[in-house]
Amino acid sequence: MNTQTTSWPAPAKLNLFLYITGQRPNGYHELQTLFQFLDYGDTLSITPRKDDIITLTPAVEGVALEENLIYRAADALRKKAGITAGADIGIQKVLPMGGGLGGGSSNAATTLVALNFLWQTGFSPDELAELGLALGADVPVFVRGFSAFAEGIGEQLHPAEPEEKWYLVVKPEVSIATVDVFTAPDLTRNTPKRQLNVLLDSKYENDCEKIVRRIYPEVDKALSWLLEYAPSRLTGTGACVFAEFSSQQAATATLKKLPDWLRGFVAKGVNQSPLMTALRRHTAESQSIQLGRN
Ligand SMILES: C[C@@](CO)(OP(=O)(O)O)[C@H](O)COP(=O)(O)OP(=O)(O)OC[C@H]1O[C@@H](n2ccc(N)nc2=O)[C@H](O)[C@@H]1O
Ligand SMILES: Nc1ncnc2c1ncn2[C@@H]1O[C@H](COP(=O)(O)OP(=O)(O)O)[C@@H](O)[C@H]1O
Repeated sequence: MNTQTTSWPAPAKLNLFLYITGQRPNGYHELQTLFQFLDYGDTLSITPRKDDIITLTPAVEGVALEENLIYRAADALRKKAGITAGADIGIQKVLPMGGGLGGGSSNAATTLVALNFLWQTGFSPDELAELGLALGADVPVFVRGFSAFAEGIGEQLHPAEPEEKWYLVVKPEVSIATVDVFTAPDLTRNTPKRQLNVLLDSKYENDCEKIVRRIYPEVDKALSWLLEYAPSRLTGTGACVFAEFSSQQAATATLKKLPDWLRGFVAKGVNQSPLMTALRRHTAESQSIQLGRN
């Protein structure tokens, strides 16, 4: 096992649209959503260990090590492979928690993809996505690494190529737990299911937005501000909202106008996850090292 330290991106996602079309007997909601990645996110640096210790530095505030999706992903992977392996994992966290940007799910997916490579456990993307789904509904899309139209509870993925726009993402000063939105009694749960081509040609909306705006005035205020400048909506179950622009310049100009009470960043929507680019680079590097040895 190579015990060098390597760096792996864990990008954010946006739900460009999100419709709730029903609810399963187990309480989970049936969705139709369009995922796109951002060229912006957390970074993991991973040093494999030959013993069975997994460390995470710095600790993610408010989340115990064993509860952290990074630890849980690593542990699930080594258990599935039936191996003794560990890792020292460093995290540079920029994505807000409870932001609807999928930070925790993306951290889990990056851990699965990176350790599958570093520990040489040899699982296919299908197997990693299945393992990931047990950690969270959004983990599979991050594991597969391409923009996708998702159905089911978010695990039935169909590749999609939405336009790669520039986004101004704003984080209201509130953290929203996904479960709180999905348990709201008056959440819209009966949007009729539509074909992807119909959805792509319709106005993009998010069925969670109405109740999130009502329950969290911070989100309502942020969205009202953004809507003065560009088409804007909620991502996932919030709390982040995003405005779309056709150029970086236009997005940055609006970022500069943000009032004191709002924080945000500009990022590009990308249809291929930066994680896949990193995996290809690490694979090519390790092959060239092996060739050099032979
Ligand atoms: C709805 C989305 C859209 O991206 O919201 P965000 O979390 O990104 O805001 C996600 O699919 C969320 O995925 P994720 O955050 O991984 O959710 P999970 O941990 O699997 O589920 C948290 C809780 O939300 C509810 N839940 C989640 C997904 C779903 N399709 N229906 C649900 O009812 C369940 O009560 C579950 O216990
Ligand atoms: N590595 C992690 N990063 C972020 N959140 C994590 C992590 N591990 C576990 N969590 C838990 O998952 C929850 C959802 O986090 P996150 O995925 O960032 O938000 P969202 O699903 O709204 O995008 C957090 O509130 C936290 O309790």
